[in-house]
Amino acid sequence: EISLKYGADRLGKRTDDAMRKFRDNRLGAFIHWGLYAIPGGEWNGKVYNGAAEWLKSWAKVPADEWLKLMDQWNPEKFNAKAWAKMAKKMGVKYVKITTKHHEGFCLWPSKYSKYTVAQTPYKKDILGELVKAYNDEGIDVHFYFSVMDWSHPDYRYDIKSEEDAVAFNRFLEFTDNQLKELATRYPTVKDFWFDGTWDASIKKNGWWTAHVEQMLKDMLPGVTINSRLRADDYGKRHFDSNGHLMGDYESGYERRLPDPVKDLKVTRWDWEACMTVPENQWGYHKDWSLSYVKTPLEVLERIVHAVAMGGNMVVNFGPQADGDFRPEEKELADAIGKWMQKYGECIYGCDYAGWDKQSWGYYTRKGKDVYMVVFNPPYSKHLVIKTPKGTKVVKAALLDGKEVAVKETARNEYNVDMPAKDPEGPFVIKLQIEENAGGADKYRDALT
Ligand SMILES: Cc1ccc([C@@H]2N[C@@H](C)[C@@H](O)[C@H]2O)cc1
Repeated sequence: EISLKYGADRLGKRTDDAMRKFRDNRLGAFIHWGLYAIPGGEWNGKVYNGAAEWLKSWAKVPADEWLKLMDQWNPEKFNAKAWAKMAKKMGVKYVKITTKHHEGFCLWPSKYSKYTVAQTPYKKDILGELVKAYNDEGIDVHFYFSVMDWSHPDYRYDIKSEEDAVAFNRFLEFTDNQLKELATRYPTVKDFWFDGTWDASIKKNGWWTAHVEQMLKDMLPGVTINSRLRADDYGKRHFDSNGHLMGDYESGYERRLPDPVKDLKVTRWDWEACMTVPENQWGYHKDWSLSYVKTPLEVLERIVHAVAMGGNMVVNFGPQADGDFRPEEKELADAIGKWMQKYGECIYGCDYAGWDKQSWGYYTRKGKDVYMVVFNPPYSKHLVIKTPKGTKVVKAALLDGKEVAVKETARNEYNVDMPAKDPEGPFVIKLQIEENAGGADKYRDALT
């Protein structure tokens, strides 16, 4: 290992209560809400099919022109309590809110910028209203924060001169001030999820990323920080030059998931994935017909897939400029919520089971309980299980207690019957197991 000043400051998963809560939450929602919701992907009569929150970039809009959108920011349908009720009904345990996206518009009245809600017709502290409303529903709040800030004259993509260095240091101080402001104004925040940290300017300032993590942890004991903030002494991001994860959880799975067979290494650390419902839209886009929109079942499978591999999943919502949600997102929240109501015990507080994945779906595990989450029922009507050496399946039952037959078919192999009544959708079977069950058995291996 090489010595690093700004590498990982801990090996292995955090085991404190705050991290346990982060992990046990498992299911979160993203809120991407900013000026970009006003044009919704269209500029000067042209609709761009790229991500709507990047419209300023696709349409090459100068910052001062883009920020004039602030004059139209007045979400008359915005109701923080209604948003919190929707999240509660969906069964999310936390919500990640874009405090400031790349555009530089702040959802809180920052005194370090003139591009904030305070300078809009709406005037009020949207972030403060949301933090209170979600917390009142028992939902944790996480802050998304983009370091890259297109509104700030001192931002630099790279440091190529002394002038760049002087300007960028001013920018880093501005950013420190905004982060301290957020931590001071909203002390119930549980996590900071940094984005916009890929440029050379930040990779050349790994020291600063380590300083930010420490600064926030000193101000808010227990707060969690994502790996995407961090760059080490050599500009290596997420994992330092010795291969150790920086921050408290890996945050590279954006719109993609680790392979359940080939990528089992991710079960060695905490990680959180985030996903869009269309192929690639985080902010509100007026035309969702431009790409494939995932069905609630496809969203659900990604949630279960993440938990089955020991990760969290954050499902994205892009509220409209008027502060209401589009029908597709309301329907999604409702559908996921209904399933979580019935089967959530296989998600919340659950983790990787350590069993070989089978084609019918995923395993999750909580202590001694192993859950089968079935997405693909087989024509054979039997769900094949292969247990680790020394592990026996004693009993299998639906969550309402109704048993399903389990038949041992070979050493560490079982057939679990599909329930007599078709569950009509993804369902859960809870297994009672016996581990380290020794003793000889009746099976002989073939001689080949
Ligand atoms: C190339 C690229 C840059 C930034 C992003 C941002 N990260 C997501 C979480 C959204 O905020 C998106 O705007 C996505 C892709």
